[in-house]
Amino acid sequence: MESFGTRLHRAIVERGPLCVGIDPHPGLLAAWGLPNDAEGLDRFSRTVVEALGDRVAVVKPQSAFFERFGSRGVAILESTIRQLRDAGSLVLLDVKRGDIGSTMSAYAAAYLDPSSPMHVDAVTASPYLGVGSLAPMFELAAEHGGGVFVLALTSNPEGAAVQRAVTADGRTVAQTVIDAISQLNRGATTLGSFGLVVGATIGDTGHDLSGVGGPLLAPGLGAQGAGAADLRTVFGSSLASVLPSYSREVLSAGPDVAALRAAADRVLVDCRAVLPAR
Ligand SMILES: O=c1ccn([C@@H]2O[C@H](COP(=O)(O)O)[C@@H](O)[C@H]2O)c(=O)[nH]1
Repeated sequence: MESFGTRLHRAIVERGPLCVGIDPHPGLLAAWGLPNDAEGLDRFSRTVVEALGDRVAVVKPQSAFFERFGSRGVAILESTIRQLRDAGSLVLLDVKRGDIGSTMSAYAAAYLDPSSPMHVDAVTASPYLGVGSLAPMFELAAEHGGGVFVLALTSNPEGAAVQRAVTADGRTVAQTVIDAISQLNRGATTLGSFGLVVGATIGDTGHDLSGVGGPLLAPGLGAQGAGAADLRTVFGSSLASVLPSYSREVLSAGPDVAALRAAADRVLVDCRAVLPAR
């Protein structure tokens, strides 16, 4: 079985370094002429799959926008995941799960066990109950070729107070997360399966990302104000591991399928201009 890191590396080589989010904000549903209900959500998601599922390396549904419609929204999320996988893109479910280890086992089974209806290629996870509490998720990911992206330095301004706080050993909280994920990726040949989330908005924070060995998901581009050129400042010598992520910047071009494709192509060109070829 191939690891997530290997599959991600191949997807990036074949399709380019880009992740596009499916974030059906109420304002976007309205702008697309869709109702703010489960039917609007379904049509929005199907349109994104049709436009991007066969061309973007990674698609990242934001679970919150599906969960807000209850069981119908979750059923649409399951269907969207299946459609994306059939279309050939890797699916990164943005759920930011984090809990005590025994509960993490259940979250891992929900998203990373191939027999689950919600099975995806990778998930986002929050380390603020301790990176060690995420171990059941790391273990199931490794067993089934899945991936986990752990929050390290998030794109929102409020994150800094916690993430850049200095721990007893002198490292920041974020650096302890970075170091733990680097350890998990030891020995990976192409790209490790354990990634970090590092916002493109944060500027040069002085954190050392050079030994991570896994993908660095960079949200915050477009609607949150960062541009592709900011990736240089944030990631420095680690640019080759960056997976830029855009949601509203691309989605606001819809509902026209050709316009969505053109928007994704445009941001990919911007990113390729900054990132080393892979
Ligand atoms: O630090 C983080 C972690 C996750 N996100 C998520 O990414 C998208 C960003 O959407 P845009 O429309 O491109 O701003 C969204 O789902 C966030 O929950 C993040 O922004 N920052």
